[in-house]
Amino acid sequence: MIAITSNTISEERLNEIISYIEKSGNQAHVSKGTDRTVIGIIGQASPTLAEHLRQMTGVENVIKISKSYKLASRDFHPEDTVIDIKGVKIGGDELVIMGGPCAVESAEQIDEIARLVKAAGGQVLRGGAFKPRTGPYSFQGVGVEGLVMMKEAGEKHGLLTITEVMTPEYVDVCAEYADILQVGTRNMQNFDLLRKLGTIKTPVLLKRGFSSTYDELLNAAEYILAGGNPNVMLCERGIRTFETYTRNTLDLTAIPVLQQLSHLPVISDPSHGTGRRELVETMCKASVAAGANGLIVEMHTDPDNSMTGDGVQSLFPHQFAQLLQDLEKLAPLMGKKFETPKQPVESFR
Ligand SMILES: O=C[C@H](O)[C@H](O)COP(=O)(O)O
Ligand SMILES: C=C(OP(=O)(O)O)C(=O)O
Repeated sequence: MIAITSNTISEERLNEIISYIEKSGNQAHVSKGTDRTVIGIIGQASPTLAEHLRQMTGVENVIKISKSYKLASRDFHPEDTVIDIKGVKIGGDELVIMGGPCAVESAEQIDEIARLVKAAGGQVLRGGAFKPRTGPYSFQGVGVEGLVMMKEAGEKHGLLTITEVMTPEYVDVCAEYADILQVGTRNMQNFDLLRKLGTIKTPVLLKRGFSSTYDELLNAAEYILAGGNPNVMLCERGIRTFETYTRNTLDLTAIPVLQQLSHLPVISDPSHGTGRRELVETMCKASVAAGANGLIVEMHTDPDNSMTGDGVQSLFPHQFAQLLQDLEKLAPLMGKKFETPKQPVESFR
């Protein structure tokens, strides 16, 4: 259920309404928009509570939200959520590019890739220190050391950093080193992890489970939001279908659908979505054309020797640079701002 008040309501009155809701045994989540303030009421809201609220001075309307997720829904927050991380705004009119290797392999590797991401025009450095691998004998990531290497590289080159966190126990340490925490496809419904991420304020990129519906993804986001962390972005990274030519099937429709159902920023991951380098560029452009707020793209200086199997879906640096220069032309058509330093693509070879 949501209660809508006008924005001219006094803070005192708003607090009275909130405490009334809390006294009824429910939680109140406040979202202030330009014209109105919406109070999300989470709990077993009774019809009597709705009736009482409707009568309270300052309350303009009370609406029951029939969806199982509330705080993630557009009904609760009609305006787009914009997450501002050190001046990089995700979810607004900026196109945000996150680039980097699948895994942090060494300090030299991540430093060089960070330099290239920045030179190409990217704003965020991606790289896994903890890798969720299908097989237990595959390379599992360098661990905490990787977080340190990534933070140093990000700071040196003026990039934000994003890294995957796989267990609740590692949330605090990952949040200490990275600007954005990534929940991988395999962990989208790791509810203990989601609950823990709700207790911090570090932005979270929540990847869609490879067999999950939009509804399940939005409910997973709801766990983080309900815990008190409003900084959630959704990521379409491909789903499992009958098609085996591509590693996954990048569901482009997810982008506009999620943006209709939710106010949260939507990021696309064509690297995992296709699993094939030669398709990444096209699907990045298609994602931007579909309205994505940003992209997360794998790029490696030596993909043939990448320590995970993701070399085949990683762009070479010059391909990454070319892609970003092309996106610079495409972004304005989609009402997005994006600029690169326009360095000659040849200098990335
Ligand atoms: O390590 C993560 C990689 O991106 C990849 O998705 C892992 O999958 P795999 O272990 O099946 O190679
Ligand atoms: C493992 C990753 O992605 P996903 O969870 O989408 O497979 C990743 O981005 O490193």
